[in-house]
Amino acid sequence: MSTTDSVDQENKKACSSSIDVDQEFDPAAKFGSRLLTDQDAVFNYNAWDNVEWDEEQEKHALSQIERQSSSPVPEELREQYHSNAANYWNKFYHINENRFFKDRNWLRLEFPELFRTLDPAAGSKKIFEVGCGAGNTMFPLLQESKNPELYVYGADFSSTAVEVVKSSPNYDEARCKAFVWDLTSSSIPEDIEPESLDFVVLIFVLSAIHPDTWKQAVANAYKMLKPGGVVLLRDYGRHDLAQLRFKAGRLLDDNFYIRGDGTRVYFFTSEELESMFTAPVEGGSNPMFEVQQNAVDRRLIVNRSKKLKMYRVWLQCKFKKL
Ligand SMILES: C[S@@+](CC[C@H](N)C(=O)[O-])C[C@H]1O[C@@H](n2cnc3c(N)ncnc32)[C@H](O)[C@@H]1O
Repeated sequence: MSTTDSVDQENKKACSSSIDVDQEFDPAAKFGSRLLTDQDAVFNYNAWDNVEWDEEQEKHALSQIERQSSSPVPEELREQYHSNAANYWNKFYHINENRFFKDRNWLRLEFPELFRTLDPAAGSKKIFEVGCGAGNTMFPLLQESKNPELYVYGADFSSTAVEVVKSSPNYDEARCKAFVWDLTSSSIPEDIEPESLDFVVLIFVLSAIHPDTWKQAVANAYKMLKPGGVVLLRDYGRHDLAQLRFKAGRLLDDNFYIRGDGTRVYFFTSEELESMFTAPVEGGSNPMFEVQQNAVDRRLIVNRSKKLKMYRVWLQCKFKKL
């Protein structure tokens, strides 16, 4: 299948299901490689990088947000989405099993530091994929690793997701371990020593937790990483297509929504992420992390046959523990 065909297929999915658009789009090209300079050429390719939003798109975004805020999730229904969050994800994985496991080309392009740990000469490296779902980061790393001293942990608060990971033919406890753990809990997992990890990977995970628990999640990552260890994060950006197309009765709180399947999703700004990770160490005044990268990936995905334009906004950050 050519790249063009595969992107067209992604576009079709993007139009038909919110889960697909959220989790399946896997751009083949590295961000920043194709810039739209001639508006008349917009339908000549399937995807454009670093797209400036025009006034019309800005207005559209604001009007969608206003529309959503006039019909939020009724107050009395909100709490059960929070208290049953893991169950909704369990249902998601029951229905989808490992259908969402995909080779993610962008992982290698955007996070080359992860792939450098696979070198046989890299020495002892420990990576923890939190909110690992079907193991979309764990397995590509394990499959390619030539490093006998690489160990990959994966955790998810959905026990079904963990079962999906453990039932993979590529799951081997000599090289990896998956377990149930809630990123927002008050203690780090018993399998992980404090200050033992080289990388914590958070891909579309922070967006799934309640904003009240962000602080605890970051503190947990901080506690588990070695000094110099890095959080690698990719997540939804403010006013992404997936946010703007939420219908009435989906808004839980500002920029925080409930999908049709009961799973929650927040849409961040770069500033929010940066202030979470550069907050002071508990009881001290030094920041927990330094920013290595804090990028906005704005892409225009085009459905050429339907002449549809889809504005995606993802954030990508690398925070290094000081
Ligand atoms: C959008 S999915 C992303 C899955 C995976 N990281 C990927 O990129 O395919 C969000 C994942 O986070 C998990 N999750 C949500 N809240 C969590 C929490 N508090 N602790 C651990 N995992 C959580 C969900 O069960 C789900 O697997």
